[in-house]
Amino acid sequence: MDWSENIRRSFFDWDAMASVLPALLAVGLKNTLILAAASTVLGILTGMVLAVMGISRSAWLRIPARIYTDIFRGLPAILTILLIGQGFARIGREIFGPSPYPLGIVALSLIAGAYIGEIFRSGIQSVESGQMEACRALSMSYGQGMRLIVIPQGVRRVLPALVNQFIGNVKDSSLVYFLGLLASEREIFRIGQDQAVVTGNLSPLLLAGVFYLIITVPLTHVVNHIDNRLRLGKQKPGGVVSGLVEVGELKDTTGKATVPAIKAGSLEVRDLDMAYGELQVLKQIRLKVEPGTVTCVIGPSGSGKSTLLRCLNRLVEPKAGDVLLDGESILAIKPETLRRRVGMVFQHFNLFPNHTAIENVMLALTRIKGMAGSQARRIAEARLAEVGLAARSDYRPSRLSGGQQQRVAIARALAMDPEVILFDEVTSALDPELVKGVLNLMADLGRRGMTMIVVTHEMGFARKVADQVAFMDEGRIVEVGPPAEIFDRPKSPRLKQFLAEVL
Ligand SMILES: Nc1ncnc2c1ncn2[C@@H]1O[C@H](COP(=O)(O)OP(=O)(O)OP(=O)(O)O)[C@@H](O)[C@H]1O
Repeated sequence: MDWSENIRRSFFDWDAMASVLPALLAVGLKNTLILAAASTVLGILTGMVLAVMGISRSAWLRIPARIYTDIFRGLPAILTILLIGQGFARIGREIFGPSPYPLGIVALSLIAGAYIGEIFRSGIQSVESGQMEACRALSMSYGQGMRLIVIPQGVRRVLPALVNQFIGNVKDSSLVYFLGLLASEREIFRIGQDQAVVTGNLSPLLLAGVFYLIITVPLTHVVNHIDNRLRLGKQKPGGVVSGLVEVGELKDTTGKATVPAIKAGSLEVRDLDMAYGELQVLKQIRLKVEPGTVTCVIGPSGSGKSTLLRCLNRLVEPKAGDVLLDGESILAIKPETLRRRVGMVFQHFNLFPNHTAIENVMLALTRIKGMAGSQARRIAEARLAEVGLAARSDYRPSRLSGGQQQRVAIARALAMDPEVILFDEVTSALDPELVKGVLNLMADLGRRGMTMIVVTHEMGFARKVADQVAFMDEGRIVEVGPPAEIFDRPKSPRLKQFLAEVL
């Protein structure tokens, strides 16, 4: 017999394949899918708990999660399966009856949980810290921010890795046969292997291999497709607009939209101190902000401007001193309540990428303020119209320019109906031609009587729009006054030097 005939007999014996096909379909495929699906579902539940423990601030939760992961990820799968399946055979029999099948699922789940926990943990930790900051600025608690934004984003990012894990479980389910499954519980591998052992004919085993590929290969492609779809959202025709058109988007709204009324609050910062550990960042800050005025905060990098803003809505806690919002100490207000009254817009927009523009604006209204969907939608539509983006309300952030994203972020802050809005270098990350649209919008808000505190490097904006300008250096407000005084008649040598550098 020549070698090609030999190969045909060993691998491509169609009769041998046909004889195992019914069992492969009716018994093997079913059991493999049950083993893989059950262990993936249980592994996901275990993994979710492990991930939350793993990112916890408490070592009492982190350390056990670490130990579990190290053990079940470090041991060979077959060892875990045998230790669990045989070591707990008696308890297993008492709970589940004579079949080792459930213990096989338990063992596979323990292993999968360790991997899935790591997948979830890395997914959740890969979500930018700005996302949680934006959640908190929209008056969500840490738990709400995690539940509504950070965890769903993290999980969505790891969807392909989870499918890989399911594929791993499909393959690892073949190891459960070591526990001596009953005939009705045999999985694909065992059925293919039975004959091979007896006759030396590998054809049924090859067919079993084909079954594994039929399960796993299409799955990978389907998931990649779903993943792309989730990431980009449903594509609608129409691309990103040129930055030069954007200023026009704003002009179009003038006089058209019914512009919501503005509540203007006052702020008074009294001898505020703040430190990061040993580093004293704010020293004896005093500042009065009248209702309906624009205060620009300027100063060199690292002078504490952002930290001052973050103290005003308690994203960081002051060490000493106080801030009065309409005469009331912000330290006496629950941070979540305070942040409904003091909105914030960030340098890097921090829009929620898995939500459209309108969903970004609506989210805190429905989830935090408890508004009905229809009412929240009306408010969000009005706010998006106000920032010139009514036509783009169904776009995801990835399909908007930086300037448009920043205007959505402003609409999102405005929708909460704040008394004061804090702007933290909101044009610093924008291309030059997009800056103007955002600054025009802010100037318009100022004119309409919004109380605004604006940290900015845009000296032209500060000069034109601000009612007062505060110059900070090394954690102190060195000079404060109307723009004409600050820019044309600076008193302190440090302000003179700063202006010489930036103007
Ligand atoms: N989370 C933090 N932990 C420790 N130190 C920090 C933290 N954030 C800021 N700092 C430090 O506090 C000081 C003030 O930072 P802050 O960001 O408030 O300055 P800034 O004037 O806004 O600067 P920039 O214009 O560069 O944003 C800097 O020395 C900075 O390194």
